[in-house]
Amino acid sequence: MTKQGVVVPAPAETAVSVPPNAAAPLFPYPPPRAAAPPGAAVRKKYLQMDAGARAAAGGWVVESMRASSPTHARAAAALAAGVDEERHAAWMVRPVFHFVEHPSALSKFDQVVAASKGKQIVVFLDYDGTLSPIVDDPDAAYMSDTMRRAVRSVGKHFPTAIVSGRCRDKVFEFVKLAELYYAGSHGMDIKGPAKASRHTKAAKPASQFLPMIEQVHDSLVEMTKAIPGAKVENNKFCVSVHFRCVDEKRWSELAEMVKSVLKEYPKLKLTQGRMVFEVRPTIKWDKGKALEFLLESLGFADCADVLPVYIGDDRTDEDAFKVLRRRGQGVGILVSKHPKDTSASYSLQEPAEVMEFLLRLVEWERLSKARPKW
Ligand SMILES: O=P(O)(O)OC[C@H]1O[C@H](O[C@H]2O[C@H](CO)[C@@H](O)[C@H](O)[C@H]2O)[C@H](O)[C@@H](O)[C@@H]1O
Repeated sequence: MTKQGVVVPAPAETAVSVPPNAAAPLFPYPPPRAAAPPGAAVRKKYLQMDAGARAAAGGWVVESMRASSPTHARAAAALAAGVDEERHAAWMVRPVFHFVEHPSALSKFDQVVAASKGKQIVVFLDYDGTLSPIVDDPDAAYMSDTMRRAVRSVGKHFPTAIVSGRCRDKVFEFVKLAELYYAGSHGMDIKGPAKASRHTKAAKPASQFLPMIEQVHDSLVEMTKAIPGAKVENNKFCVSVHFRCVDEKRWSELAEMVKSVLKEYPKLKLTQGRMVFEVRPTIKWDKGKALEFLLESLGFADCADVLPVYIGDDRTDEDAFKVLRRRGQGVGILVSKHPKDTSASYSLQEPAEVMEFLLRLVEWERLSKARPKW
């Protein structure tokens, strides 16, 4: 694909690989200990703790669990208002500042595309909450056919990547567009458009974590059976523990379960998404690194003639927004109906607005190609 003098490698058979010099510092950890503790031992240890100790140890996490849901964040703010009116007042005006500081990418569409003058737009799309609405059942987070058509059109006009916390295969099953780039497991598994399905070198260094991720997954599946509504999802290089459908009274218990398992795995860390804990390798790799890696793979390393447009709704997308800020290049768009601390520059309220934005982008590109160059 050639555009404005920039050559983008032909999409067919483009398996993206971590360059040799990048592999060493990015995945510096030795393989998992052969004698990793079996899940049963971890479970036993946890069950030996009394209920009070479990709850107390998990308590600190509950506040951040609340904050991962706008509805709960509102409730927390209302609670805070009872003891501190100033804080409540500050919270009430926060939306105004938020939407001034992060205006709608639709109402400022002209400003967004003006930034792309003379540059190649590359589109990065998160999946859950961006292309599909948030639903209770993670296995039922389908994207609509109209959204799929919109993303397909975007992919025809611009190099386009889906960047997700889900495993690559699963997100591909939802999106079903072979012509796009996919970065699964928060970017630890990247693959370009390809006919043949094969693992990439990007997945290979991280593959040393697969056995311990499996163990953690199995332990958590077993332990969380005791908590109604909890759901554990295997995302290949990460494990998601969902608490969207768990009674809030049992959140700290769930948090403590996860932490107790992780104590035995120092090479894994815990992060949080929307009503979900994410267990991930402690490697320096995230959606921001995936964005940079893909830009490099597309031939845009240290290139001023590129405008990455990244759209996402989650805390994990902030890593990508930060990279755009640091590079002083690109457009970060947060999908949210509620004010959030973000490094994005613009906002869209929900997937329906994302679709509208994508269709406008395609239409703008179509018209700009048709427009005579004076
Ligand atoms: O990076 P993403 O594509 O946004 O993936 C992040 C997580 O998304 C999914 O969970 C979220 O969406 C679910 C379905 O709407 C929802 O039930 C859950 O509460 C959200 O956190 C996915 O299931 C996770 O594995 C991803 O890590």
